[in-house]
Amino acid sequence: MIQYNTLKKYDDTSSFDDSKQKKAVLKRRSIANVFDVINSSSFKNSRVATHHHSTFATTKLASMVIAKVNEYSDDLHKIQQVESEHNPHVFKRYILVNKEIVSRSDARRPVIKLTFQVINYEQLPEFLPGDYIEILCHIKGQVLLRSYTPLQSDKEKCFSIIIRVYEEGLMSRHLMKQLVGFEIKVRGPFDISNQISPVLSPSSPNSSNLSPSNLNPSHLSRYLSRYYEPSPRHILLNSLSNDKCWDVLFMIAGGTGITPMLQLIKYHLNYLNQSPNRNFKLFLLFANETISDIFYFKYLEHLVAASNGKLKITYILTRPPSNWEELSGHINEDILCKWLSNNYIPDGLDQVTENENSTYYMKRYMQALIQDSKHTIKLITCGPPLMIDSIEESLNNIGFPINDKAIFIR
Ligand SMILES: Cc1cc2nc3c(=O)[nH]c(=O)nc-3n(C[C@H](O)[C@H](O)[C@H](O)COP(=O)(O)OP(=O)(O)OC[C@H]3O[C@@H](n4cnc5c(N)ncnc54)[C@H](O)[C@@H]3O)c2cc1C
Repeated sequence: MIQYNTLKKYDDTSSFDDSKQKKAVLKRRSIANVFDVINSSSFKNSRVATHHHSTFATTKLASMVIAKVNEYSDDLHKIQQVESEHNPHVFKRYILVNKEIVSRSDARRPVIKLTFQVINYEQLPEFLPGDYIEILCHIKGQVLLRSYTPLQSDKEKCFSIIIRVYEEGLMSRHLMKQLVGFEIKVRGPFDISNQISPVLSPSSPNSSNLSPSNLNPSHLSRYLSRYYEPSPRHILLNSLSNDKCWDVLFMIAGGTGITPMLQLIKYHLNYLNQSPNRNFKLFLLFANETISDIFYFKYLEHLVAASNGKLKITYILTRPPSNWEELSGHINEDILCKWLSNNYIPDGLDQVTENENSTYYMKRYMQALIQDSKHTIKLITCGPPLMIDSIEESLNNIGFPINDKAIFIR
């Protein structure tokens, strides 16, 4: 623009009344033109156009500089880039770098693990337990958005998700079909606390009707908090401890409800690498229908082996094979009592006395659990809404302090 105006002024020979001056100007202009012709022909195949000015034009342009805009725009660009890098509502581009089937070959619904690498952005957000992301894809002419639980990968700038593929599932089937190199758009991380109300769970059957217009005021504020919450609250972590680890963590997962538990297990075990003397106990009750539905078994066993006795996994199947030796049936009060009391004895509780009625013992157990001030204790459940409803009811019936010590993710 500046160049154009300068040349226009330079062209305006009518303002020169002295013909000598006019001739000199015209001569300089023709020299500049010759340079332009040489440049444009010499650099016509160059990717970046290169343009030299005559000495006159260079001097003239230099005298017209009133400010340096380059540095300012660079800074502004950097600020905008940093802002959008840290803004969870901005979609970022990721590329699929690995795809693995983590379910058994006879599973009714395959489970895949997809690993994505950040494309444009220098920094991968730090994913903590309780974080979820939203993936956007264009499928059959529709824009689809689905939530997934990111797991920090050991590979640099990568994260993984574990997805169960449903026969009718739009997003899960779409992602299953993709090959390495496929690009997705992701936003987040968001905090799971926004998903904890049953009414707002997108995975519940009525979730498609969710919009600000059909929510009552308390639900509306929760819906909006997702977009205006200043920072994630990370309710799955222990805010009372500096390292955010729980002393005793009970986890109950159904199917892919295991993904937040994997986040929690990895978080605690990573901490153990830094502080080997940190004492905690993690108990996972992993519920599935059949043995072929248990996925990621090898990895889970690897975590148990690496935990140095700090992680214990119990499997429960609703339709077990005949030689099954672990728990069977639906998770009920009896199963919960045994699982809790076999794994952890609260501080100050004596062992069960001879002839003691099990209901009475569980009363004493729950009282001791509530009064156990030496340890921070939490029970976190995640899975299909009906399973979680039933677990909540059972825990309530056996006197488990659900308000203080339990979180239900449906
Ligand atoms: C916070 C959050 C985190 C999540 N994290 C994960 C995760 O890490 N991994 C994961 O696999 N999913 C996760 N989900 C669920 C995920 O968002 C999708 O709902 C799921 O992948 C199905 O999407 P879809 O488009 O394939 O199926 P849709 O097209 O939405 O559903 C089509 C059909 O698929 C079947 N279907 C869908 N969901 C279920 C279900 N839950 N149980 C039984 N049948 C079903 C039904 O037949 C349904 O009619 C998470 C959900 C939330 C809210």
